[in-house]
Amino acid sequence: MSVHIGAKPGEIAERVLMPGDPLRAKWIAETYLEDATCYSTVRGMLGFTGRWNGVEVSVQGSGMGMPSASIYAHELINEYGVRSLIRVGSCGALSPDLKLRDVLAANGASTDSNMNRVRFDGLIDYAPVADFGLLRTSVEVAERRGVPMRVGPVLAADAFYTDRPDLYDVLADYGVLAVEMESAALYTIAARFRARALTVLTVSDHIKTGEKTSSADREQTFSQMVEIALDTIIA
Ligand SMILES: O=P(O)(O)O[C@H]1O[C@H](CO)[C@@H](O)[C@H]1O
Ligand SMILES: O=c1cc[nH]c(=O)[nH]1
Repeated sequence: MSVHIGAKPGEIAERVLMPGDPLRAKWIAETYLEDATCYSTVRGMLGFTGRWNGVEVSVQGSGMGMPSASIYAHELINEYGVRSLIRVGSCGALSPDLKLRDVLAANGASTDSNMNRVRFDGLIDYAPVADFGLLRTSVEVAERRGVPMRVGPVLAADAFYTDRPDLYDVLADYGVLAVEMESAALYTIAARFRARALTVLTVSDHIKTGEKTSSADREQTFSQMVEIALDTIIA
């Protein structure tokens, strides 16, 4: 057991999908994985291991925001030997040409978080990026599945409710597609410990138009994103 994950050694696969929502993890395990078993209920942050097309895959909830996701990424990699992590999350669209339920892969993540400023002593604006191999595979998988997945940068924000929507407009001008809350930390920690990481997202709401999906939709209906992530992680 690690401090935040209740699995015994060997109970977590080398390949892990990481939704923020632990109940999305449960839905993924029950819907997609063969012989799925729950290995952790610590803090209600559920984790499961099963098989996808015969290959062992785990699904681990990571919570909301970079401090929480960092804990799970760190322990998965360093205490359980995880080598590949794909975040499967929801996001708010910044780009006007994205619509609800569109799927995108984050090739890089800008952030307003202070975590990397502390890490690099405020001297370097580190650029957290996706693993190129996973990103390339996800694009091939999406094409094979006929899903028009966008690839581009996201903002990993500390706050869900922002006081500075004007900054979202500036970021959209610079080609940032969407806002979520974990990818910069995930990409940074994976790079630090030589693991592979990618984020695949589904647009759950549109920041400009105010359209949104329900929390039940966010928990149990973002199937295209999950299927792309599962095919990618076993490739
Ligand atoms: O749907 P998940 O994976 O939790 O991702 C997004 O949803 C949460 C906010 O509602 C944040 O964690 C954000 O990154
Ligand atoms: O972090 C997130 C996730 C979904 N929608 C948002 O606006 N922000």
